[in-house]
Amino acid sequence: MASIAANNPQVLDTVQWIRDGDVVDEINTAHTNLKYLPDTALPLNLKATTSLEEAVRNAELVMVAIPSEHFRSVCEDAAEFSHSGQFWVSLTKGIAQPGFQFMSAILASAVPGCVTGVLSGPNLAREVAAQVPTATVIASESAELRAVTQLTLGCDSFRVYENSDVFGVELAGALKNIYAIIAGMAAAMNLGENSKAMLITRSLAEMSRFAERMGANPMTFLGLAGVGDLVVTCSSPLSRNYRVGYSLGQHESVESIVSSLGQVAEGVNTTRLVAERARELGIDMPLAFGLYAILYQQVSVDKVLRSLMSRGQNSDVEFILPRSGPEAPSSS
Ligand SMILES: NC(=O)C1=CN([C@@H]2O[C@H](COP(=O)(O)OP(=O)(O)OC[C@H]3O[C@@H](n4cnc5c(N)ncnc54)[C@H](O)[C@@H]3O)[C@@H](O)[C@H]2O)C=CC1
Ligand SMILES: O=C(CO)COP(=O)(O)O
Repeated sequence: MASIAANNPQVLDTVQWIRDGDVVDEINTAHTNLKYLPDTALPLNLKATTSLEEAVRNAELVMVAIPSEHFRSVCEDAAEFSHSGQFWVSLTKGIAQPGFQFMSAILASAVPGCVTGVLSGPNLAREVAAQVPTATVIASESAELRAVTQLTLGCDSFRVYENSDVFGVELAGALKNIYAIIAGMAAAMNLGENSKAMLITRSLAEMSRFAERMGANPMTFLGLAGVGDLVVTCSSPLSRNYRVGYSLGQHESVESIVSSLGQVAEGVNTTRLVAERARELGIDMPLAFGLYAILYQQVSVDKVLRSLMSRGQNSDVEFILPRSGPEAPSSS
């Protein structure tokens, strides 16, 4: 996203904060970030810094892409350099603990006086930086924040659509990681094209069911942040969550997969938080419960698949034909 903004002649300065001084030097001198974007030359005017003050103090728009686990602490450190009315947008697709915290809520409490938004959509970082034609969604209650984000990022290779359902957009970005892991697993098991289509579509049904019960607008899930991001992360090995699923499908342990990935796959933690919350609220989420059993209860992938396929059959689109009660297994 920083490279997209830096390429925009209407943006005065783009400053990217990074903890690691070596990466900062690499971006400022060689104009590359070989670990993350090995195939991309970064814009010459993209400036990196280890100083939060330099990145935040004079910014009109601050975009935060920190893994959910560390999101609050970085925002709290940065808050002393913010000013009232400054636009802060989360790019993070996860849920933080303790409790069940969303990034927009963390921004609002960690950075007092800021105006918040969420950017989410089918945006694999390598393709965004390579300027592959891409679209995203900016969600905010502030029309001004939405317009500033569209002006900052909109260009020949990148389109920014808007939505006012902040909660729906950020929930979609977090939830799809669960289903990307499942899709990766299905790919490793060579389940076939029909299974892929069933999986993606039933994932969407499950995500929207959860979202509606949590107070988001299920129609948001028909847009880029919902269907769009679900399709891309359920189909591409460029997604870390998909790769985690693929390795699980090859019977690797979660611990070794996560340690060898070297990057964040938010879906592992999100599965636990969402499955626990869904059970508390009595929301039926068979796919998420199945993945939870594989990740956290040592249940085999084959057993979960058998139980999913033997459940009672129910409504296709539950917003048209209401579901007929709980989907109990039709056979043991
Ligand atoms: N990579 C992608 O294609 C996309 C990622 N996202 C989201 O962006 C968020 C971040 O993901 P990535 O950057 O891809 O993850 P990553 O795992 O590739 O990188 C995270 C970066 O954050 C840094 N970091 C970790 N803890 C930190 C801390 N306490 N303080 C400062 N920096 C810290 C790491 O050093 C690393 O550079 C995730 O929530 C992800 O879902 C969203 C869309 C696309
Ligand atoms: O969210 C993403 C693309 O939209 C990136 O997904 P991963 O975090 O699984 O790599």
